[in-house]
Amino acid sequence: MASWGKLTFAQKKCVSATGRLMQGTGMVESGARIGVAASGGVDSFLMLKVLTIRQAIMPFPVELMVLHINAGFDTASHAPLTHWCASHGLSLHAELTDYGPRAHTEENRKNSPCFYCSMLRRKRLFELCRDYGLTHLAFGHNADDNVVTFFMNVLQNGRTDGLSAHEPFFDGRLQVIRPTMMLDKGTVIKAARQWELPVWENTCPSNGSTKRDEVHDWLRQAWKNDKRIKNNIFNAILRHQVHLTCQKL
Ligand SMILES: Nc1ncnc2c1ncn2[C@@H]1O[C@H](COP(=O)(O)OP(=O)(O)OP(=O)(O)O)[C@@H](O)[C@H]1O
Repeated sequence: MASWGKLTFAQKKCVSATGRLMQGTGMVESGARIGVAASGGVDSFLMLKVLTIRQAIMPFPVELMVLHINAGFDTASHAPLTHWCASHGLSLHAELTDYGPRAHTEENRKNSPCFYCSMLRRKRLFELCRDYGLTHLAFGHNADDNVVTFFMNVLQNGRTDGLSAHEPFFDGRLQVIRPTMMLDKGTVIKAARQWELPVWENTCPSNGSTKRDEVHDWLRQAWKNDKRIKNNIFNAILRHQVHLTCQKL
Protein backbone atom coordinates (compact mmCIF):
# COMPACT_ATOMS: atom_id res chain seq x y z
CA MET A 1 0.00 0.00 0.00
CA ALA A 2 1.21 3.52 -0.76
CA SER A 3 2.51 5.56 2.17
CA TRP A 4 -0.59 7.79 2.16
CA GLY A 5 -2.90 4.83 2.90
CA LYS A 6 -6.35 4.09 1.53
CA LEU A 7 -8.08 7.12 0.09
CA THR A 8 -11.77 8.01 0.49
CA PHE A 9 -13.94 8.83 -2.53
CA ALA A 10 -13.49 12.60 -2.07
CA GLN A 11 -9.73 12.25 -1.57
CA LYS A 12 -9.36 10.08 -4.70
CA LYS A 13 -11.37 12.62 -6.66
CA CYS A 14 -9.01 15.41 -5.55
CA VAL A 15 -5.89 13.43 -6.40
CA SER A 16 -7.11 12.21 -9.80
CA ALA A 17 -8.74 15.44 -11.03
CA THR A 18 -5.58 17.35 -10.06
CA GLY A 19 -3.41 14.81 -11.87
CA ARG A 20 -5.58 14.99 -14.98
CA LEU A 21 -5.31 18.77 -15.14
CA MET A 22 -1.57 18.72 -14.47
CA GLN A 23 -0.89 16.08 -17.12
CA GLY A 24 -3.34 17.41 -19.69
CA THR A 25 -1.88 20.90 -19.56
CA GLY A 26 1.80 19.95 -19.20
CA MET A 27 1.75 21.99 -16.01
CA VAL A 28 5.10 20.81 -14.65
CA GLU A 29 8.12 19.05 -16.05
CA SER A 30 11.08 17.09 -14.74
CA GLY A 31 13.13 19.16 -12.30
CA ALA A 32 10.34 21.68 -11.60
CA ARG A 33 10.80 23.52 -8.31
CA ILE A 34 7.30 24.34 -7.14
CA GLY A 35 6.54 27.00 -4.56
CA VAL A 36 3.26 26.05 -2.94
CA ALA A 37 1.45 29.17 -1.68
CA ALA A 38 -0.28 28.10 1.52
CA SER A 39 -2.54 30.46 3.47
CA GLY A 40 -3.56 27.96 6.13
CA GLY A 41 -7.06 27.91 4.64
CA VAL A 42 -8.75 24.76 3.43
CA ASP A 43 -8.09 25.24 -0.31
CA SER A 44 -4.34 25.69 -0.21
CA PHE A 45 -3.86 23.09 2.55
CA LEU A 46 -5.76 20.58 0.43
CA MET A 47 -3.66 21.51 -2.60
CA LEU A 48 -0.50 21.02 -0.55
CA LYS A 49 -1.60 17.56 0.60
CA VAL A 50 -2.60 16.53 -2.93
CA LEU A 51 0.71 17.79 -4.38
CA THR A 52 2.68 15.68 -1.90
CA ILE A 53 0.79 12.63 -3.20
CA ARG A 54 1.13 13.63 -6.86
CA GLN A 55 4.87 14.23 -6.30
CA ALA A 56 5.24 10.57 -5.29
CA ILE A 57 3.17 9.35 -8.27
CA MET A 58 4.82 11.48 -10.99
CA PRO A 59 7.21 9.61 -13.26
CA PHE A 60 9.81 12.39 -12.93
CA PRO A 61 11.24 14.33 -9.97
CA VAL A 62 9.83 17.66 -8.83
CA GLU A 63 10.56 19.62 -5.65
CA LEU A 64 8.03 21.30 -3.37
CA MET A 65 8.61 24.29 -1.13
CA VAL A 66 5.82 25.73 0.98
CA LEU A 67 5.51 29.54 1.07
CA HIS A 68 3.39 31.24 3.73
CA ILE A 69 2.87 34.97 4.29
CA ASN A 70 1.46 35.78 7.71
CA ALA A 71 -0.63 38.95 7.22
CA GLY A 72 0.16 40.19 10.75
CA PHE A 73 -3.17 39.86 12.58
CA ASP A 74 -2.00 36.86 14.61
CA THR A 75 1.74 36.41 14.71
CA ALA A 76 1.63 32.73 15.71
CA SER A 77 -1.27 31.54 13.54
CA HIS A 78 0.97 29.57 11.19
CA ALA A 79 2.30 27.23 13.93
CA PRO A 80 0.11 24.30 12.69
CA LEU A 81 1.56 24.66 9.18
CA THR A 82 5.11 24.68 10.57
CA HIS A 83 4.46 21.42 12.44
CA TRP A 84 2.67 19.83 9.49
CA CYS A 85 5.50 20.66 7.09
CA ALA A 86 8.11 19.38 9.54
CA SER A 87 6.25 16.09 9.97
CA HIS A 88 5.92 15.70 6.18
CA GLY A 89 9.56 16.55 5.44
CA LEU A 90 8.65 19.70 3.50
CA SER A 91 10.69 22.88 3.41
CA LEU A 92 8.75 25.96 4.44
CA HIS A 93 9.34 29.69 4.22
CA ALA A 94 6.91 31.40 6.64
CA GLU A 95 7.19 35.16 6.87
CA LEU A 96 5.58 37.57 9.31
CA THR A 97 4.43 40.78 7.61
CA ASP A 98 2.25 43.80 8.42
CA TYR A 99 0.32 43.63 5.11
CA GLY A 100 -3.08 43.04 6.72
CA PRO A 101 -3.04 45.93 9.24
CA ARG A 102 -1.42 48.23 6.63
CA ALA A 103 -4.18 47.48 4.13
CA HIS A 104 -6.68 48.81 6.70
CA THR A 105 -4.88 52.17 7.19
CA GLU A 106 -4.69 55.50 5.37
CA GLU A 107 -1.77 54.14 3.33
CA ASN A 108 -4.43 52.36 1.29
CA ARG A 109 -6.92 55.00 0.19
CA LYS A 110 -7.80 53.74 -3.27
CA ASN A 111 -8.42 50.02 -2.97
CA SER A 112 -10.29 47.56 -0.79
CA PRO A 113 -8.16 46.15 2.07
CA CYS A 114 -8.43 42.71 0.48
CA PHE A 115 -7.12 43.89 -2.89
CA TYR A 116 -4.24 45.82 -1.32
CA CYS A 117 -3.16 43.04 1.03
CA SER A 118 -3.28 40.38 -1.70
CA MET A 119 -1.31 42.64 -4.05
CA LEU A 120 1.48 43.01 -1.46
CA ARG A 121 1.38 39.26 -0.77
CA ARG A 122 1.56 38.32 -4.43
CA LYS A 123 4.51 40.65 -4.97
CA ARG A 124 6.33 39.07 -2.01
CA LEU A 125 5.54 35.54 -3.23
CA PHE A 126 7.04 36.42 -6.64
CA GLU A 127 10.18 37.75 -4.91
CA LEU A 128 10.48 34.58 -2.86
CA CYS A 129 10.20 32.45 -6.01
CA ARG A 130 13.01 34.48 -7.56
CA ASP A 131 15.20 34.28 -4.43
CA TYR A 132 14.73 30.52 -3.97
CA GLY A 133 15.09 29.77 -7.69
CA LEU A 134 11.58 28.34 -7.96
CA THR A 135 10.20 27.63 -11.43
CA HIS A 136 6.51 27.39 -10.48
CA LEU A 137 4.16 29.10 -8.02
CA ALA A 138 1.05 27.07 -7.17
CA PHE A 139 -2.14 28.74 -5.93
CA GLY A 140 -4.96 26.77 -4.31
CA HIS A 141 -7.89 28.22 -6.27
CA ASN A 142 -10.72 25.79 -6.93
CA ALA A 143 -13.63 25.64 -9.40
CA ASP A 144 -15.83 27.86 -7.19
CA ASP A 145 -13.11 30.54 -7.17
CA ASN A 146 -12.93 30.34 -10.96
CA VAL A 147 -16.69 30.82 -11.29
CA VAL A 148 -16.72 33.75 -8.84
CA THR A 149 -13.76 35.39 -10.64
CA PHE A 150 -15.52 34.95 -13.98
CA PHE A 151 -18.71 36.65 -12.72
CA MET A 152 -16.76 39.40 -10.96
CA ASN A 153 -15.00 40.16 -14.24
CA VAL A 154 -18.31 40.16 -16.14
CA LEU A 155 -20.05 42.40 -13.58
CA GLN A 156 -17.20 44.78 -12.74
CA ASN A 157 -14.91 44.84 -15.76
CA GLY A 158 -17.06 43.78 -18.72
CA ARG A 159 -14.70 40.88 -19.43
CA THR A 160 -15.32 37.14 -19.69
CA ASP A 161 -12.13 35.93 -18.00
CA GLY A 162 -11.85 33.47 -15.18
CA LEU A 163 -8.60 32.12 -13.73
CA SER A 164 -5.83 30.47 -15.73
CA ALA A 165 -4.76 26.95 -14.91
CA HIS A 166 -1.26 27.69 -16.14
CA GLU A 167 0.13 31.15 -16.82
CA PRO A 168 3.70 32.32 -17.58
CA PHE A 169 5.15 35.38 -15.78
CA PHE A 170 8.42 37.33 -16.22
CA ASP A 171 9.04 36.13 -19.80
CA GLY A 172 8.33 32.55 -18.77
CA ARG A 173 10.84 32.49 -15.89
CA LEU A 174 7.99 31.66 -13.51
CA GLN A 175 4.86 29.62 -14.20
CA VAL A 176 1.84 30.39 -12.05
CA ILE A 177 -0.20 27.21 -11.79
CA ARG A 178 -3.55 26.28 -10.22
CA PRO A 179 -3.43 22.47 -9.97
CA THR A 180 -6.69 22.13 -7.99
CA MET A 181 -8.75 24.39 -10.24
CA MET A 182 -11.09 21.56 -11.30
CA LEU A 183 -12.21 20.72 -7.74
CA ASP A 184 -15.48 21.98 -6.31
CA LYS A 185 -15.39 23.50 -2.83
CA GLY A 186 -17.60 20.77 -1.31
CA THR A 187 -15.18 18.03 -2.31
CA VAL A 188 -12.22 20.10 -1.12
CA ILE A 189 -13.76 20.60 2.33
CA LYS A 190 -14.73 16.95 2.64
CA ALA A 191 -11.32 15.60 1.64
CA ALA A 192 -9.50 18.13 3.86
CA ARG A 193 -11.60 17.05 6.88
CA GLN A 194 -10.95 13.38 6.18
CA TRP A 195 -7.20 14.05 6.03
CA GLU A 196 -7.54 16.05 9.25
CA LEU A 197 -5.56 18.95 7.81
CA PRO A 198 -4.86 21.55 10.55
CA VAL A 199 -6.61 24.41 8.77
CA TRP A 200 -7.05 27.62 10.79
CA GLU A 201 -9.48 30.54 10.67
CA ASN A 202 -8.58 33.71 8.80
CA THR A 203 -8.68 36.44 11.48
CA CYS A 204 -8.69 39.39 9.05
CA PRO A 205 -11.49 41.85 10.01
CA SER A 206 -12.55 42.08 6.34
CA ASN A 207 -12.88 38.29 5.98
CA GLY A 208 -16.39 37.38 4.77
CA SER A 209 -17.40 40.89 3.73
CA THR A 210 -15.56 41.44 0.45
CA LYS A 211 -16.99 42.03 -3.04
CA ARG A 212 -15.91 38.46 -3.82
CA ASP A 213 -18.05 37.17 -0.91
CA GLU A 214 -21.00 39.19 -2.22
CA VAL A 215 -20.76 37.64 -5.69
CA HIS A 216 -20.36 34.17 -4.17
CA ASP A 217 -23.53 34.67 -2.06
CA TRP A 218 -25.40 35.84 -5.16
CA LEU A 219 -24.32 32.70 -7.04
CA ARG A 220 -25.21 30.43 -4.12
CA GLN A 221 -28.74 31.88 -4.23
CA ALA A 222 -28.93 31.04 -7.94
CA TRP A 223 -27.98 27.40 -7.55
CA LYS A 224 -29.19 26.55 -4.06
CA ASN A 225 -32.38 24.74 -5.21
CA ASP A 226 -31.05 23.01 -8.29
CA LYS A 227 -27.70 21.24 -8.38
CA ARG A 228 -27.79 21.14 -12.18
CA ILE A 229 -27.50 24.92 -12.37
CA LYS A 230 -24.27 24.83 -10.38
CA ASN A 231 -22.86 21.99 -12.49
CA ASN A 232 -23.77 23.71 -15.74
CA ILE A 233 -22.18 27.02 -14.71
CA PHE A 234 -19.05 25.19 -13.53
CA ASN A 235 -18.73 23.12 -16.68
CA ALA A 236 -19.37 25.99 -19.08
CA ILE A 237 -16.77 28.24 -17.45
CA LEU A 238 -14.21 25.51 -16.81
CA ARG A 239 -14.34 24.31 -20.43
CA HIS A 240 -14.03 27.87 -21.67
CA GLN A 241 -11.13 28.65 -19.30
CA VAL A 242 -9.20 25.44 -19.67
CA HIS A 243 -9.48 25.51 -23.46
CA LEU A 244 -8.42 29.12 -23.55
CA THR A 245 -5.42 28.81 -21.29
CA CYS A 246 -4.08 25.30 -21.78
CA GLN A 247 -2.09 23.71 -24.56
CA LYS A 248 -4.12 20.48 -24.61
CA LEU A 249 -6.73 18.59 -22.59
N1 LIG B 1 -1.16 34.26 3.41
C1 LIG B 1 -0.89 33.54 2.34
N2 LIG B 1 0.33 32.97 2.18
C2 LIG B 1 0.61 32.25 1.08
N3 LIG B 1 -0.26 32.03 0.09
C3 LIG B 1 -1.48 32.57 0.19
C4 LIG B 1 -1.86 33.35 1.32
N4 LIG B 1 -3.15 33.74 1.16
C5 LIG B 1 -3.55 33.24 -0.02
N5 LIG B 1 -2.56 32.53 -0.60
C6 LIG B 1 -2.63 31.79 -1.88
O1 LIG B 1 -3.56 32.43 -2.74
C7 LIG B 1 -4.66 31.54 -3.03
C8 LIG B 1 -5.94 32.34 -3.13
O2 LIG B 1 -6.10 33.12 -1.99
P1 LIG B 1 -7.51 33.46 -1.37
O3 LIG B 1 -7.30 34.50 -0.34
O4 LIG B 1 -8.47 33.71 -2.48
O5 LIG B 1 -7.82 32.17 -0.57
P2 LIG B 1 -8.90 31.02 -0.67
O6 LIG B 1 -9.42 30.81 -2.07
O7 LIG B 1 -9.86 31.23 0.42
O8 LIG B 1 -7.92 29.79 -0.36
P3 LIG B 1 -7.48 29.25 1.07
O9 LIG B 1 -8.64 28.40 1.55
O10 LIG B 1 -6.24 28.48 0.79
O11 LIG B 1 -7.23 30.45 1.95
C9 LIG B 1 -4.64 30.53 -1.87
O12 LIG B 1 -5.26 29.32 -2.25
C10 LIG B 1 -3.16 30.37 -1.64
O13 LIG B 1 -2.58 29.50 -2.60
